[in-house]
Amino acid sequence: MVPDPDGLINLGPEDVAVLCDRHTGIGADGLIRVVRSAASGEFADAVGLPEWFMDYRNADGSIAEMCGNGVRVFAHYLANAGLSKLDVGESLTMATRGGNKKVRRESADTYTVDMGEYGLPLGDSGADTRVEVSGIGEFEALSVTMPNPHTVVILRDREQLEAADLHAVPTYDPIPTEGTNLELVVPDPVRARMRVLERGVGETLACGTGTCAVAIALLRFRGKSEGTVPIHSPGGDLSVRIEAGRAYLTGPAQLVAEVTLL
Ligand SMILES: N[C@@H](CCC[C@H](N)C(=O)O)C(=O)O
Repeated sequence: MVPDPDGLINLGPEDVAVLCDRHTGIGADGLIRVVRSAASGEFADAVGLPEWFMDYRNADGSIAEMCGNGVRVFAHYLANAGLSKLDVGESLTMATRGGNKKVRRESADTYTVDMGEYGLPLGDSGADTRVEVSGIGEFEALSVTMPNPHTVVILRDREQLEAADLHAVPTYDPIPTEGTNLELVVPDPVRARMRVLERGVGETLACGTGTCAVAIALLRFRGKSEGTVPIHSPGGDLSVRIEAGRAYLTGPAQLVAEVTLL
């Protein structure tokens, strides 16, 4: 999180990559500039927009629609910094490149985000893509927009999940025009397990928009379009509710350190 309420910081792709580098920078999967919509430089006219804009960049400096897990942290940061009032039970809405997102504070450090409508960009007929993943082979997959692009592969078991080599670049047919985030998931009625390879980052410990995409794919795999799906990622547990074509993501947020750049 880079606080820049009044839009005074000019961060280019190289600056972002330097800050996110895990060896020579602070280290992060991505960077979120916390900026007022009107000062963000993103909108010709910010009238009617939420006060705050999530300016999200991937660790390689590329721009993405939003960060699903970042919405919770963004809200938590605004509340802790006294930039927005957000008591337990209250909600706030922020602008992102993927539309406005409303987040409700459920407890001191738990939030539910209305992630908005999901999309099935290649149609509603089921598996729409073939993906070759190093170490485990070729699979059918489902493309989901949340609104970031995701490709979800449902695997047989945990051995397969653990054997996937996500250092190697997977191949897709058809090739996703905007790039994609790849999720591998093993179904489990108690708590599904997933791994994620993020566009512009590499393998990460968790991805909020990706967790929602996984929930959508798992429900469809079970012949359902609505329900609540608990999901485990290496970074922790999240819960996704799919209802009336929208995804709701619930999970924790914690501020772990404050860094001053000299
Ligand atoms: N790498 C993603 C953007 C970041 C997603 C994030 N990790 C999340 O929690 O949703 C992309 O390029 O779409």
